[in-house]
Amino acid sequence: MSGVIRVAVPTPVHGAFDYLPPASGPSPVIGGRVRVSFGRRRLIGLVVGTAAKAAVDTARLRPIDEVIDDTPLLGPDLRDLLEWTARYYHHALGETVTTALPVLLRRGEPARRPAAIHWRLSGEGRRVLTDAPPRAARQRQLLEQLAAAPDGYPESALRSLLPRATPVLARLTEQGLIEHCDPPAQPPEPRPGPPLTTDQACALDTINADPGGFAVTLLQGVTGSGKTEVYLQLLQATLQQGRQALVLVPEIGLTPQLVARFGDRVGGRLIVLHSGMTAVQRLEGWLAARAGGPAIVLGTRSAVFTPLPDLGLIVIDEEHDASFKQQDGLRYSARDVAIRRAQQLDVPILLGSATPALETLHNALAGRYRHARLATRATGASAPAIQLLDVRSRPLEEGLSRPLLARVHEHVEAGGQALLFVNRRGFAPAMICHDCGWIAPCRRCDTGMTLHRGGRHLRCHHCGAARPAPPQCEGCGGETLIAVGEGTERVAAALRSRLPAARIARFDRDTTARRGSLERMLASVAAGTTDVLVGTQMLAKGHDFPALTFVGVINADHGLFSADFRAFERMAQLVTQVAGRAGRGERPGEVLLQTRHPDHPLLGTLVRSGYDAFANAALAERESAGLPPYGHLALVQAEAPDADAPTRFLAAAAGLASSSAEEAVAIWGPAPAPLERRAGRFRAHLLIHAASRAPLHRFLRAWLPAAGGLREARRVRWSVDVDPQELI
Ligand SMILES: Nc1ncnc2c1ncn2[C@@H]1O[C@H](COP(=O)(O)OP(=O)(O)OP(=O)(O)O)[C@@H](O)[C@H]1O
Ligand SMILES: [Zn+2]
Repeated sequence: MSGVIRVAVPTPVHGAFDYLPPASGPSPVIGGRVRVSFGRRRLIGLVVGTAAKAAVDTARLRPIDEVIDDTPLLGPDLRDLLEWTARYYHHALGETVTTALPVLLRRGEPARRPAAIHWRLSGEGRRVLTDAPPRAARQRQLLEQLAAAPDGYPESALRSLLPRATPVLARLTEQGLIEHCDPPAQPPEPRPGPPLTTDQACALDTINADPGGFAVTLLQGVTGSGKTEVYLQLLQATLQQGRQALVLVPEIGLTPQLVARFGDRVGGRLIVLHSGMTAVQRLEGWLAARAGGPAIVLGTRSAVFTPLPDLGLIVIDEEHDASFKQQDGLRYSARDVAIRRAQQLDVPILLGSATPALETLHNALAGRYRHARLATRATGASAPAIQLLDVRSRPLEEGLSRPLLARVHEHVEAGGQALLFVNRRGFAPAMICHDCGWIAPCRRCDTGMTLHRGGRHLRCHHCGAARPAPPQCEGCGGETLIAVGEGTERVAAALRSRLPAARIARFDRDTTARRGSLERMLASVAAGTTDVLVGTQMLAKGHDFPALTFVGVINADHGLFSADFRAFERMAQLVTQVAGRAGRGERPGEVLLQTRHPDHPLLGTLVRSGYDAFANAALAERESAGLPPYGHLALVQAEAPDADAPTRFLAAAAGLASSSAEEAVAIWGPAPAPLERRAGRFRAHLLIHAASRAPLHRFLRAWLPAAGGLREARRVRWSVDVDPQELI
């Protein structure tokens, strides 16, 4: 390679940088990593191209220090995608590339795949499994998995199915029950699924209409309608064609149950990628995907950037989920990047949800996406209706009304399970002085602190600050401090004292922080040894518990009056999803939603007429306000320890904009962020609005560099968020 080499270097500065070929050693390849000097630092960058001539004087260029990859790490399609992503989100290319790479590759580790190891049962293993299977559940599970694949099973797939498999493999090897073997000529046969329902078969036809090329299909199916089954059939077909599929699911949705369900149906072809895996496992999965051949990659947000040379299908499950949007650094939407990727490669993409995002629904209604529907539950169970329970005039005990408590009791007595959804973890959202109204504040944020540990401890959910709850009011010295509102901890405690015989489990970030604890708790629900589940939104997604017959929503009113125009949409999705956990088995479900605003019109529409009717009404509101999907936004945020610096910067930036030629673009703000001070830094923002995307992007391209060059920019940390999902 001669001439000038263009390298994407991980720095906030946009564009690629010019280097000379290395003085000695192998030549760099496009798409491979190199080590370069950048200012005084040495960084790892990716070669993105060559040029005959440098943008600056060649005498000032430095040579590449070292070539890391002698073959391209990223192919042209992925490089294109990353360049598109950097352009669309107005983010530096080098940082975009870094976001897309597994952490070990970012650090310069070699991109070599360890030799693929395969396992099978030994003769002794087969005997033990029939005669005296081990009592340890994980050992037995592993043996059974191998029994189903007599020709051998790849270790990588075993690890996907069984997190932390190392000690189990070691133990079984020690006992002589399993052994290494050569890779099988054919990977294990996928297991067939149940025959599809008419609705499912119909949806499959819609998706498969002129198969092969790019098309976006929205699969809108009520909760429990069997969307996953439709994905599985498509995935099996993709494997049969010898191709790869990418399946993205929400962070919290990638449960062991889901992995097992997929693993069971796609044989040894499953590659799982999520943030809970070790860096080594992630790299192995990434490299296995890059090697091509039939495979299913099941992952969370960042898996959208996995190299997939034989990609034939993309599936986004729960496409409305907020976790697909990254909220810091490269603020990308994995769903939107996936759609772009499908278009670029001319392959179909399926977006599944019971509660599609308004943007997605709008595209489907406008005919830009195909629209397949599953109107009924696959098992024939009926979807439960949501009943509103007006709690304005009712006494509440720790947030629970008597009728709600009574229903929980009756359902559990009848052998069912109950789920109570609480939107806040901890004991209570606030500690307030009865005498003067003082609210225990976070000292670093403009917000109150949440009570934890039965009310003895305060924690800030925005910055993580913690301290013991004070014995007296810090305002007036009063001694009557009360816990206001309810969190998961308080509701669980109240239930324990009211229903002492019931087995109650609390699901929130605090109780599931330890590795494997969520797994264990979900397994206990599946086994029927938990009667009542109390938890946050982590309970709303994907779980399929046939014995669960009652869902109670303790309080969803916070979504009705938020400063964020998406708050109601999110609340509607959450309520519909959590309600959808009820009555999935033989017995019908019941859902009660406590509210102080039973007359709220959109809430009424949601509850009486369902998500579609709600979405239509909400879309009409968005249209009249020119908000997404009828308008497009970019959010510029600035923050600094100095209270005035963010607003000063944004005002100066807005000043630059007013002289811009782009008339289709409006600037809203600057305004202090709704939570102005967070972790000791003051925050302000500016919204850029345009009726269509093209002028918005044209404007940003010209304006952002100018804003970055302002003197005021040096005093703040600032960022841009294209298609922002959160305005708080
Ligand atoms: N064709 C079918 N025949 C029989 N049972 C089915 C069929 N399809 C799905 N099921 C069962 O129906 C239940 C719900 O299916 P699945 O989990 O695929 O629904 P879903 O639409 O993905 O649900 P949700 O969006 O609520 O998470 C599961 O127990 C599944 O095994
Ligand atoms: Zn704080």
